[in-house]
Amino acid sequence: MELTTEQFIHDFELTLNEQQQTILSTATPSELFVALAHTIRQYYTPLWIERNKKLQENKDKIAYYFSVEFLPGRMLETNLLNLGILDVVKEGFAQLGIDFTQVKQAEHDMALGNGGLGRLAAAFMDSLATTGYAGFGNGLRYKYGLFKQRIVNGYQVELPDAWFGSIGNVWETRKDHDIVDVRFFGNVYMTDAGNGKLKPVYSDAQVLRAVPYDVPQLGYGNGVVNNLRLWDVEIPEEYELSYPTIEDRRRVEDITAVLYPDDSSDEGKKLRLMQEYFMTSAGLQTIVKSYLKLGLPLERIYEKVSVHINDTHPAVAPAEFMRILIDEYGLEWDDAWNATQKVMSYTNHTILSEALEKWHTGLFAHVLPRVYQIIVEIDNRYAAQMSAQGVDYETIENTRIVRNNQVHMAHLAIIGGHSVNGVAQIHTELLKEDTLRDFYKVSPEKFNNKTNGIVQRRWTQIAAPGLSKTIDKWIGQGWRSDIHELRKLNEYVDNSQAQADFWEVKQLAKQRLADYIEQTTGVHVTTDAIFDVQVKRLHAYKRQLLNVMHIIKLYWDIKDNPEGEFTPRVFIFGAKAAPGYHFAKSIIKIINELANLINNDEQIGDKLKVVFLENYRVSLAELIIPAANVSEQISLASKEASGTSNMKFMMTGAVTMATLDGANIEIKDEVGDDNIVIFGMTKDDVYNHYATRDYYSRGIYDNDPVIHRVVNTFVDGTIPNCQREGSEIFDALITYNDEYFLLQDFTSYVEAQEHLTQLYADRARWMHMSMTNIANSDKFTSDDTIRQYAQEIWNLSLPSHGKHR
Ligand SMILES: CCc1ccc([C@H](C)CC(=O)N[C@@H]2O[C@H](CO)[C@@H](O)[C@H](O)[C@H]2O)cc1
Repeated sequence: MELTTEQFIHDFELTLNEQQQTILSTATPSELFVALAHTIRQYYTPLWIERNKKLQENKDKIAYYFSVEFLPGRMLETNLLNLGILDVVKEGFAQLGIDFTQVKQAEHDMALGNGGLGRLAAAFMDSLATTGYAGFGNGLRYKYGLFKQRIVNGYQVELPDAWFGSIGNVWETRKDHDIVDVRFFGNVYMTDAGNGKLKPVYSDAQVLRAVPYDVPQLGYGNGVVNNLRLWDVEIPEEYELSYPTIEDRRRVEDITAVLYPDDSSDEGKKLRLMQEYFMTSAGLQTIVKSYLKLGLPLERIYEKVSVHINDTHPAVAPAEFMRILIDEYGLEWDDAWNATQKVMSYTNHTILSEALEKWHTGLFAHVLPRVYQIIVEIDNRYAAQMSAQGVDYETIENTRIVRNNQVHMAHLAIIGGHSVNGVAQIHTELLKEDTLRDFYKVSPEKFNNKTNGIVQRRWTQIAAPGLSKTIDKWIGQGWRSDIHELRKLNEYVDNSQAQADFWEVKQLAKQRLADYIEQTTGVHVTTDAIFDVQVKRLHAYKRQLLNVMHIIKLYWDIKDNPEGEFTPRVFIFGAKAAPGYHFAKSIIKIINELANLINNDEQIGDKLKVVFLENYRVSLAELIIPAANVSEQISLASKEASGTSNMKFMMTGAVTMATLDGANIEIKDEVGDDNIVIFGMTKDDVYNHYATRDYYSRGIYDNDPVIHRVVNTFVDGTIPNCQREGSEIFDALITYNDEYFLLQDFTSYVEAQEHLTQLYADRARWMHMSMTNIANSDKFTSDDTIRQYAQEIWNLSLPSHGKHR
């Protein structure tokens, strides 16, 4: 949008005065933030209204992305950048003597997600608007997002994330006109509906009010505004007699109170099922309502609506959609089922069996009696259809939805939809070969791959403005709107001046991080050191412990030979552990106690530093990632579905230390073997060990003195104040046979790290690698990923109105 600095200053001061009754000289950073947010709301609201009007008029098809998690982090700078006024606002603030950075930091992260899945959903919202597609999000308006992590005496402590705080969500708008009711519990029996049909009658159901709050999703430089709808719960006045006490009311408000902080194991909690059904039912009801305004037959709703199921969490969708079409609108089963399968599609984000939700039939039928009836009907008809097609009994049994008193949500999502995708090539192959092989056998046509992506605008222009200007200097600004122009940088990867520029801008980013580290942890780190970073959720399969074992090896190397040649390294960790994940929390304790040991050891000095940065989140990732030299992507091959931080590190010039897992493989394909450091077992090596059950970690421990010493360091008192955690880790590695093959991959990892140290010592070689990673990272833009979803899964065409990228 066209906006002059003068006009902006006028609008901003007016908003500050009128809406906040505050004047510049006394306003706090958060008052300035709210005023700025309200000022730009005035700029995009007309675009938003225009957008919805046009989509309705032109009957454009809309895709709805259902996710229990959305992790946008801060939205201010993205909204300013996408409106094309970031520089104007920065200039305006400079003229007003306002510190823009202070104001941006007044915004609380919108942390309504755990990790990769939630962040990907937020990225897709940005890319849908930027590519111009009509793609809307549907989720939950949690009062408390992912817990705030504090490290107390080395231990993770979880604190509520009161993100609404004093200013609430400045970006949201309550939409009363789309309120709907959602029913839980009670009993359902079928009665004669008169027209030879049966209809369900509910008795003593609990009826709750679903209230939508819409958050705008602005496209980059195209005036497109899509919608992220977050549902909140209220008690309908007409039912308040059923909730006489505050306790009763609070129990209801619990439904949207807090995000479940687990990112890999299904707790199976009733409230979680209610959360999943609440957002799914409310979303589908309003989708059908707005579709019917188009005056088209419900049987053909799939021509105008796609609903995407983000992992198993909203997988009740196909059954709920059937309930709405049949019970609420009287469609025939077959017409409803035909529409359902054409509307629904599903993405799997993990092969970990404990993460694939399976609800006990008793609990499910208790909470959702009618939906359960429909699931049983879907399941029976599926089994009948499969056996009619001659599918063998065992395959049918393995793919049924209801088995062993459990409702397998992934099975419902696959049977109830037309598409199943993995999030990286190796992951999709594993779904076909192993995790979902019986489904691949009966409906191979449903399976496809959609390799994840990232919003390059956030991780370059916003998180790394210095790097972005350096790229401008060498290849112009075209890459800012067409990321594929980044490839032009390949021409300069051996240009000494270019290398000097990119080295310098990385050093500046490292200094910015070093200042934050000193300020928050008191640890002083030198930017002469290699910044080696591992930031992601704490999980055994991501093998933060392998990183720790390497650090212990380096510790002994220095202690054995304090005068020896050593390239200084700073190991930086950021990771939250699910509160109930005890082993993960023990690893956090070990990392912090190892850090204390090393960081206070005179003899080691600056050679080695270990830092655990608390409360890792999106806004902290924006500070850490551009400052990294090494990106640790060391999961056991086959376990990390894709990873997305790997792509962010690549795009900001880090060199990846990687196993052949997830999207690491596709990063290698883009940069070539010489510009990445690969180690460890392949997926096939891992599966061979599973098949032969021949892995014996104690054997390696007994026969390899280096590994023996490193493993013993966990229990021999070298690392103080963590005896219990140390023996837990020793047991996991030796007694319980090292589930994630750390000892098997250790030597290969150490050799790879030594190789990396040599590469770093050769500045020209290193900068060739660093710049090659930046230049070829365009492959991983989520704009392209979302185009593939739109064209190959949702069959979306670009709306006839509005500009498109
Ligand atoms: C039921 C508890 C629960 C909650 C979240 C999840 C998510 C699927 C976990 C997750 O975030 N998976 C990550 O998804 C990313 C986006 O596709 C991938 O890049 C990561 O590899 C994958 O671990 C599983 C189980």
